[in-house]
Amino acid sequence: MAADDPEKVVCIVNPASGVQRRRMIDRRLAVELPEADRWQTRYPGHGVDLGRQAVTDGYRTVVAVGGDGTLSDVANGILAAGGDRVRLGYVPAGTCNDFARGRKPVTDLGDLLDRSRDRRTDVGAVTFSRPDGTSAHRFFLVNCTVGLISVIGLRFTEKTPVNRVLKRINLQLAEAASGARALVGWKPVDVRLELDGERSRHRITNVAVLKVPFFAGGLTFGSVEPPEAGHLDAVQVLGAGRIGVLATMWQVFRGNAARHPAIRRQQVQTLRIDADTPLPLEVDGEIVGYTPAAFSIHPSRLTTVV
Ligand SMILES: Nc1ncnc2c1ncn2[C@@H]1O[C@H](COP(=O)(O)OP(=O)(O)OP(=O)(O)O)[C@@H](O)[C@H]1O
Repeated sequence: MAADDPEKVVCIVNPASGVQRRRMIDRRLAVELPEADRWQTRYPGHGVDLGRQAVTDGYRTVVAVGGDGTLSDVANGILAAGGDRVRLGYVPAGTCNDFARGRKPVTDLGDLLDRSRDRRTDVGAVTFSRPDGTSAHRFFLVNCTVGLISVIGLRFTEKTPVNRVLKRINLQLAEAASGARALVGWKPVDVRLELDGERSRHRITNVAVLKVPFFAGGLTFGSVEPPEAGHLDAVQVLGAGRIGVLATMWQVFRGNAARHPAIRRQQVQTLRIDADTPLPLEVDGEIVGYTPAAFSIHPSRLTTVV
C-alpha cells in the first residue's frame, strides 16, 4: 500500500488474547481483510507502542484484534501519537470483549472499512499512582474499578492453568471462582470521593467508573445503557459484611442489580478517589496502578468502528 493511501489499514493482533479462537481469527483476517497489514503484539503493553507506530507510519485505519485490554493499549498509543483522526477498528477476540457489547460487530471484517459505520466516541482519562509513587496517566474506553472488583479482576486475569481451564468451561464459573478467592479476607474500605467537585466520604465495597455499561464479560450494575455523551457512569457499591457482599454479587451475576439498595449510580464528568491505604486500580481489564486516582472524560475524542 502507498504511504498516504487513504485506505491504509493495519491490524494489531494480540496472540495472547482470549481463550481459544486464534486460528479462526487469523483465517478471517487473511480472507476478509486481505489489504490490511498485520502486526502482532509480543509482550504486555506492546499494543501501545504499535498504536503509536501506526500513526507515525500514516495508517488511516488501525484495527485492534483481541480483548478490551488490547483495544485499550492500541487506543492509548494512537492518542499519545496525536492520532485523534485515525479510525480505530475493533475485532472482539478476547475473553470479555465488553467494548463491543451492545454494538453489532461486523459479520465480514471487510466492513470495518465502511465509513458509514464510524462512531464518534468519548474517551475516558485517568491519572493514578504507580507502585513507586510516581504519577501516571492512561486513556480508557471500557471501564475502571477500584475495590473488590479490581481485586477479583487481579485474580481473574492471572494466566494460571486453573483459570484457563475454568474460562474454557464457562466464563461465569471462572469469575465466580475468582470472586470467591478475592472475598476471603476482604473488608469494606473508607474512601474519599469527589464527584464533579463535590466531596464526600464513604465505606465502600467498590467504585466503578463506566464508559460502557458492561464489565467482566457482560455483567452489569443493572443498566445496559451507556452514560450520556460527555459523561462517565460512577457506580458505588456500598460497604457491607461478607454475606452482604455475596448477596450483592449474586444479584449482579443474575443481572438483577437495578435498584439494589447498596448500589448508587451517578453520571459525572470528573471523579476523584483516595483511600488511606492505596487500592488497586483496574483500567480496561488490567491492573495498572493504585489510588489516588482522578477520572475525566474527553468527548468525541476518537472515531471507532466495530
Ligand atoms: N504477546 C503478548 N503476550 C502476553 N501478553 C500480551 C501480549 N500482547 C499483549 N499482551 C497483553 O495481554 C493483555 C490482555 O489482553 P486482552 O485484554 O486483549 O485479552 P483478554 O484479557 O483475553 O480479553 P478481555 O480484556 O476482553 O477480557 C493486555 O493487557 C496486553 O497488554
